[in-house]
Amino acid sequence: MSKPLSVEALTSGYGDVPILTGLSMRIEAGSSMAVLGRNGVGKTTLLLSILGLITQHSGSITLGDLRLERMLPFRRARSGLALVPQEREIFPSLTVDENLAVAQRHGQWSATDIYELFPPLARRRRNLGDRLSGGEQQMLALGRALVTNPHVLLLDEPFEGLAPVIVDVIVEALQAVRKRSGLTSVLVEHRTDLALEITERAMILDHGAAVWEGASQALALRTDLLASLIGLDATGAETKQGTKHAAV
Ligand SMILES: Nc1ncnc2c1ncn2[C@@H]1O[C@H](COP(=O)(O)OP(=O)(O)OP(=O)(O)O)[C@@H](O)[C@H]1O
Repeated sequence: MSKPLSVEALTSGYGDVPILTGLSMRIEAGSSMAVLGRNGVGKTTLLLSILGLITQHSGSITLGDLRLERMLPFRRARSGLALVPQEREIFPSLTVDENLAVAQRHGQWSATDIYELFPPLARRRRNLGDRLSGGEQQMLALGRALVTNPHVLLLDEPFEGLAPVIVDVIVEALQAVRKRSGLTSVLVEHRTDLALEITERAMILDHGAAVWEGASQALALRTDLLASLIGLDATGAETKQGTKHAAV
C-alpha cells in the first residue's frame, strides 16, 4: 500500500553545515516526483534527510500520518522507506538469491516477482554480488528495495553509468512496478528527459531550496527553465556547467 510523503520546512545537512534550507514538498500516495537540478544542489541530501542519515536542524517529515523526523534510520526503513542507492551497494559476498532474501519482508513483492521483472537476474541467481554486471547490479538494487515491500521508493540516479539498452530495461521495470503496486516514489536523476517521462510531478532544486515545482509534462515543455535552472541546452543535453554527466 502506498502512502503520501511530506517534507515541511526542512533544514538539514552534514554536521552543523545546512545544505537544504527550509525545503518543503508533498508527494501524494501512489504519485511520483522527479527531483532535478545541477550538481551539488542537494538532491542526494534530500533523500538522506528523509532516511534520517544526516543531521536535521528543523522541519518535519511525514509518511502517511507517521512523523519520521525523530525516528532512527532503521525505524524509518521499517516504516516503509526503501532506497535504491546511487552506488547500488549490493552485498558482494552474497548471491543474488541471498541479497534478496536478507531484504525480504512480508508483502506483495517476493524474489519470484523480481525474477519475473528481470529475467536476466533470474539466470544469475546463484552468482555472487560482485560477479554481476553494472546493469544486473542495478536490477538487483531495485529488486532488493522492492522486496522490503515499501510504501515509498527513493531512487538515487538509477540510470547512471548504464548502457542505453539497460536504461530501457530499468525504465520499463519502473513503469511496471508503478502500474502493479502504485508505489509512491522519489526519483533523483540527471537524465531529465527520462525522469520527466516516467514521473507525474517534478521539483527543481537550487542551492538547497526548491525553485520550481509542477507537473512533469509541463516542465518537459519549458526549455527556458530547463536551460536556466538545470543547464540543459536546446537538444536536452546537459551543458558542461550543468553536470558531471555531460559525456554520458
Ligand atoms: N558527506 C558530506 N559532507 C559534507 N558535505 C557534503 C557531503 N556530501 C555532500 N556534501 C555537500 O552537500 C552539497 C549537496 O550535495 P548533494 O550530494 O546532495 O548534491 P546533488 O544535488 O545530489 O549532486 P549530484 O547531482 O552531483 O549528485 C554539496 O555542496 C556537497 O559538496
